[in-house]
Amino acid sequence: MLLINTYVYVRTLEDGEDVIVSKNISAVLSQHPLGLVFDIDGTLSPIAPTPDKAYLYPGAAQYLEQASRFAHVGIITGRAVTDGARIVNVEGLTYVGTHGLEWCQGLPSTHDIALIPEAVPYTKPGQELLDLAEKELVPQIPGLIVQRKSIGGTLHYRLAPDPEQARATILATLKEPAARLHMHIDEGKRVVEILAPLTINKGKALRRFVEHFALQGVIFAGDDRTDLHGILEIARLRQDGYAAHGIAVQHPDTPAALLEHADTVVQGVEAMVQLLQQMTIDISEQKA
Ligand SMILES: O=P(O)(O)OC[C@H]1O[C@H](O[C@H]2O[C@H](CO)[C@@H](O)[C@H](O)[C@H]2O)[C@H](O)[C@@H](O)[C@@H]1O
Repeated sequence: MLLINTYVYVRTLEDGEDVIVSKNISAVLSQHPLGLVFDIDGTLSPIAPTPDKAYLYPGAAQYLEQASRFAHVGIITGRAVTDGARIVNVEGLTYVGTHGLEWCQGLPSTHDIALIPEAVPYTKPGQELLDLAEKELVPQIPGLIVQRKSIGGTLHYRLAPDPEQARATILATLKEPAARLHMHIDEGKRVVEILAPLTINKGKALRRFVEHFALQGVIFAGDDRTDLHGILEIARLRQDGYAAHGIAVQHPDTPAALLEHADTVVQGVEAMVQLLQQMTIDISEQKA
């Protein structure tokens, strides 16, 4: 995919055909109040071999800070809110963690974290499943990383010698106990997610963010399966009269549905950060 012009991209469809995507982000950027909402991993941070090795792409923190002077900037991540905020580490943003379950109106070091009350009953069942994963799966799968969150957690099998076999073993081992404990199992990039069985997701979190700040315009960017909820919510917000624009960050493993429903597709984290820089320049010029 080539950047032809500011905000005009070539989208490569599944059949290999290139189409020009030129929906106008500028029209959204001119709205007030405006929101800019980003996923972290694969969007502002290159996918790393382990969760702890992930870092924000150079320049991204500076652009987020600059953008936050003119817009409400949100981070909506599948990571725990403290973990997501550790990576981004910009004061003045809204941090939403664990796929929408945890909220913090600033860095958790200086602001309280609010856990969605409906999620609380799933704290213990989530811990039980993760205990089981540590006991039964860690000894079987070399390289498996168990990442605990306030509710549920994530099993990372990227470093397993046979990732597909590891995935199958994890899913088979967790199926029955997850059903018994009423927990939901989902998947992401080389991860199995242990989630509360709630309808809260990145789309619901995005809608809540829009309503909380009474936004007129909003842009959401993401790259993974869970970000599809955010991209689809963008379309619903548009139907409801908001100016809204969804950006998919394309990698070889980005889900096809995300590319299909996004308004703009950018090639990788570097292109996303370039677009963030351009958006930051636009809003600072418009709103200064
Ligand atoms: O939906 P997301 O907000 O993207 O959260 C999904 C998971 O993202 C992170 O894992 C991913 O990034 C890691 C670091 O680059 C990579 O090692 C892993 O393979 C990816 O799946 C995060 O660590 C998880 O907690 C999130 O659940």
